[in-house]
Amino acid sequence: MTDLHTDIQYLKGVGPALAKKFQKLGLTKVGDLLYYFPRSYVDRSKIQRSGELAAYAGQPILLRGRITRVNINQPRPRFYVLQAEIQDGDGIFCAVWFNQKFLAKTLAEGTEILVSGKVVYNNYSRRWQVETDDYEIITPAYRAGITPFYALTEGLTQKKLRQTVRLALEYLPFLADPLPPALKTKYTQADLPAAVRELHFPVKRDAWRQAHKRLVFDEFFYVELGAALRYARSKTELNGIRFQASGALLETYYRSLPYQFTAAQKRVIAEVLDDMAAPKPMNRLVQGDVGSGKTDVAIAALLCAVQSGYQAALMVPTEVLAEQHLAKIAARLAALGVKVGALLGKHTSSEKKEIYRQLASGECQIVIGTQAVIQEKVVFQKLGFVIIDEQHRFGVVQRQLLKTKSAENIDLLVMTATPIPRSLALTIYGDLDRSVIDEMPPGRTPVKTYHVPPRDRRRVLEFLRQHLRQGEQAYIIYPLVEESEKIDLQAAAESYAQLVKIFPEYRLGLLHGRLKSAEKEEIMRRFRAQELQVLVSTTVIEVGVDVPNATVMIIENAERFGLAQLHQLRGRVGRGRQEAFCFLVAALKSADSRKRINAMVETTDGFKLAEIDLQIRGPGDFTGVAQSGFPDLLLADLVKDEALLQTARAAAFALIEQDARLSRPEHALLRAELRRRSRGLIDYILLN
Ligand SMILES: Nc1ncnc2c1ncn2[C@@H]1O[C@H](COP(=O)(O)OP(=O)(O)OP(=O)(O)O)[C@@H](O)[C@H]1O
Repeated sequence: MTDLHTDIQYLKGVGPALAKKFQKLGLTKVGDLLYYFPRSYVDRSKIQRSGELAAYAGQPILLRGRITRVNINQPRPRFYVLQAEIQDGDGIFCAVWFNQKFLAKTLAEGTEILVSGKVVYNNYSRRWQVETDDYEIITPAYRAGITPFYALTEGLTQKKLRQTVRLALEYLPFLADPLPPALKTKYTQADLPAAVRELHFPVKRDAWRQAHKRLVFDEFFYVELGAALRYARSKTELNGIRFQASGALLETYYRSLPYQFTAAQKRVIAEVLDDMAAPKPMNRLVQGDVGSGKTDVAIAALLCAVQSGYQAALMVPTEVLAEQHLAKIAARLAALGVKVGALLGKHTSSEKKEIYRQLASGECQIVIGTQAVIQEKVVFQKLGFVIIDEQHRFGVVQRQLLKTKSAENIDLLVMTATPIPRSLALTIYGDLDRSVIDEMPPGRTPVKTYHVPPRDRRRVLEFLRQHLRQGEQAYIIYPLVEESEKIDLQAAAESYAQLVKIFPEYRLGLLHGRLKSAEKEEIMRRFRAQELQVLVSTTVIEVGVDVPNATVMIIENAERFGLAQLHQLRGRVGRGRQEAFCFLVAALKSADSRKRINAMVETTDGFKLAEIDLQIRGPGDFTGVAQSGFPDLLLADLVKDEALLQTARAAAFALIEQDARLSRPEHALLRAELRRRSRGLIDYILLN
């Protein structure tokens, strides 16, 4: 075979042994190599001089010179250091290679060489030296230019990778551009094979920019094409359940509420119920900042399903959340005569069996639980509606699994309190309709947030005392980091003991993940009932706790938390009409932690914080999502490339509007490329 499916091992200089190393990087075919883009570049036309070494301390440097001497040391067993003395215009410097004894043959005296690496100080020789990460012997064929650097695995060098990529590039004529010509002229100026070549071995800055843009467009385009296909299918091809959007149950519920819905709640409930009443399956995402009142939207939708004669499930990612939802929702539904069951890890197998029985018979109308809800054993009598909460931890795969639980095409509502920046939402939830609860219940004043250096902690505790005196309650949070859980737990317990001494006139509770469920529930119950005034806790209360009388939150070691988590935590206060306060006790050692804490002090807007978070951290969690079946985004940057994402999305949706299943012959290549990139996950639509 002489095409892109050619096995890498047949490329010159590779062979089966090296092919295994490539495999470790996920590269088996020539085509894979073409798309294995460099993670950085070095401009080799910019060569430094050895006289500047000290100025580059700790940084990368590129030097060129002639080797004058080579020797090998073995400071400890099985560890070799190869040192080369190299002369350039400024004098002689030393370059070192670790554990590459075999290079001695190549690095002969008199050879002219280019070395790149990091400048470090050698305590023995008391000189600055270069720890090399790459080198190139200057031969007559040598051309200065921009050199790519790839992510490597053990046993593969930059040199070998570059060489092999160069060989793969000879196959570029086989790389047909799947983009239909009309789209190509409309959205990109770069030709695909040329763009791929330019990205590996850039020649001109402008050309590289165009090439990069083209390939980022492609990454987004295929993600959105998959989303558009799923979306189109649910809209046009599937028959859904027609739920009754009004009825006695809903009416009773609305009347029982002690408050009026906000305009946003009204609008979102209407959007959800409209979808449910429509003859197509609902696929909707409801986003709402912490405390915006999502529970009422969930309950209205659940009741709509029940009053239409269907069962419904509420799925959450963790046990703690499941219990909190249960506490929040079960009582309100029970009051309306609806039977709610729970599937939790703490339940005994006989308790679980009983729930299974009630779900199979239809006795139990709503079930709340973790992923256990979609286990094979669970059989529903008539499942019609599912809510997935905090869905970003569920993948497309789980969503598909869910759909096998019913003979009918069930309606799906995804809810999240994690404000997802728009660009990320478009990518992860590209196939969902979107509703946003963009208004808080009335009377809330934004939580006043302060950064507190650890030495000022005492003053905060005095402030807390004043508020406790007024009958208000408080949370004190200690972060628990998994790796050091034991130490953290101890620290929390010790601080708790101290706090008990500081506040002898009040009752405090200590809540942490090691407690049994029943113990946790009891502590939460007492806090809710105001039997406890202060809840000292590790992060288990992160999501969902709702005690409006709690007005003060103190977060210890706040620099350890991510922004999303801090925002979630802060959302536990300021849920009532009283003014609320959040103190972030933190020593700001790194620039990132400073940015995070400043952002928290400056705004309470979850969406703004999410954008900032994305800028600071990059879409870190996104990799988790990628594993659950989305095509990878290797080059694209969700922050910088947002505009391009919008363009790609529009292009993809427009295309699917004309050819709902990519079945036209002129889209055959596109279809094949989409299947390749989504690793079979779209096949259920494309092949049926
Ligand atoms: N329209 C409203 N008017 C007044 N209070 C409301 C309104 N809607 C909800 N609430 C109250 O606001 C608080 C927060 O609501 P809810 O728990 O539904 O928020 P949420 O969006 O689920 O928040 P979280 O994501 O933090 O769990 C609750 O105490 C709830 O009773």
